[in-house]
Amino acid sequence: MISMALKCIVDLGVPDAISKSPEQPVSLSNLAAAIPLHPSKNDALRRLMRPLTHAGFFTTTAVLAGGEEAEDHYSLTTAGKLLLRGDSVNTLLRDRLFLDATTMTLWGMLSAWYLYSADAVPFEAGHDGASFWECMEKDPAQKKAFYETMVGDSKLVAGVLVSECREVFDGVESLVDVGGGTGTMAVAIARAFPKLNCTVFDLPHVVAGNRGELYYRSYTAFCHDFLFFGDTCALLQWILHDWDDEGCLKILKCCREAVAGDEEKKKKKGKVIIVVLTPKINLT
Ligand SMILES: C[S@@+](CC[C@H](N)C(=O)[O-])C[C@H]1O[C@@H](n2cnc3c(N)ncnc32)[C@H](O)[C@@H]1O
Repeated sequence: MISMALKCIVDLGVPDAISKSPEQPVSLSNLAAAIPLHPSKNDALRRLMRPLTHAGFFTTTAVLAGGEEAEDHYSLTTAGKLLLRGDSVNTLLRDRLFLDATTMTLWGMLSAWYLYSADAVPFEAGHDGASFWECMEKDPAQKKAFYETMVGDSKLVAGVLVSECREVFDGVESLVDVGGGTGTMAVAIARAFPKLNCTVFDLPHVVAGNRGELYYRSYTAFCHDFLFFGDTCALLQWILHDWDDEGCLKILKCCREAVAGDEEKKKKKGKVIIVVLTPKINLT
């Protein structure tokens, strides 16, 4: 419900309307007037804002105006600002990508997948056995949406990585961003550390056409010839969650060999940097 409510307020342009309003916090009536809303839906908007306020995207203040009934006034929280259109670190595209009709259909098939399907993931069950990456290649609109979403994510993470975690790159001379998409992260690293040689490694159809500040390389399988790049550091950002344990082991072994495969490289202290979201685990 929260996800669908989020999609709806993003579709309606609510976060942008709050952000642009000269009135802060903005009243429900002014917010309703600032977005394309059917005149009968003001109270429905208030009900839509309630769970999202509870989820931490907005704060609400009830303001009494001239003896009238209190009216809710809204402002954006830090999480809410991530929903702004055009913000370099917005999650807008991702929310739409993961909540579009095609993706939502897959959720309806989840129990059938558990009961009857031999496919590794529900996505493949819903796409005649084709992998997510194969489908991206064949569907230019989805591909554009997905890789633009990755750009938004990467901008957010890259900003933190190069400012808060600079020491991670100590001693690193060359880096390959494994599954680096269209190169946002690698460009940010190359700009922050001009002496560091950066390469992006991704699928041919992703790498094609990207010939900006960096080298781009592609192979259809993760391990092919990857060992011979000669880089001292492999970066894996938002990669491992896409593969099962066996696939992850293959990729990680490949990275380890790539950065420490011969005596010369060992002296240079090869590194594998993994950026991944992990659940907080309380060990007892
Ligand atoms: C979840 S995205 C992460 C992209 C990027 N690291 C980021 O954080 O924005 C996974 C990436 O792996 C790439 N990928 C998938 N299969 C691959 C393969 N066999 N070889 C190289 N890259 C692959 C995809 O094209 C995609 O760019």
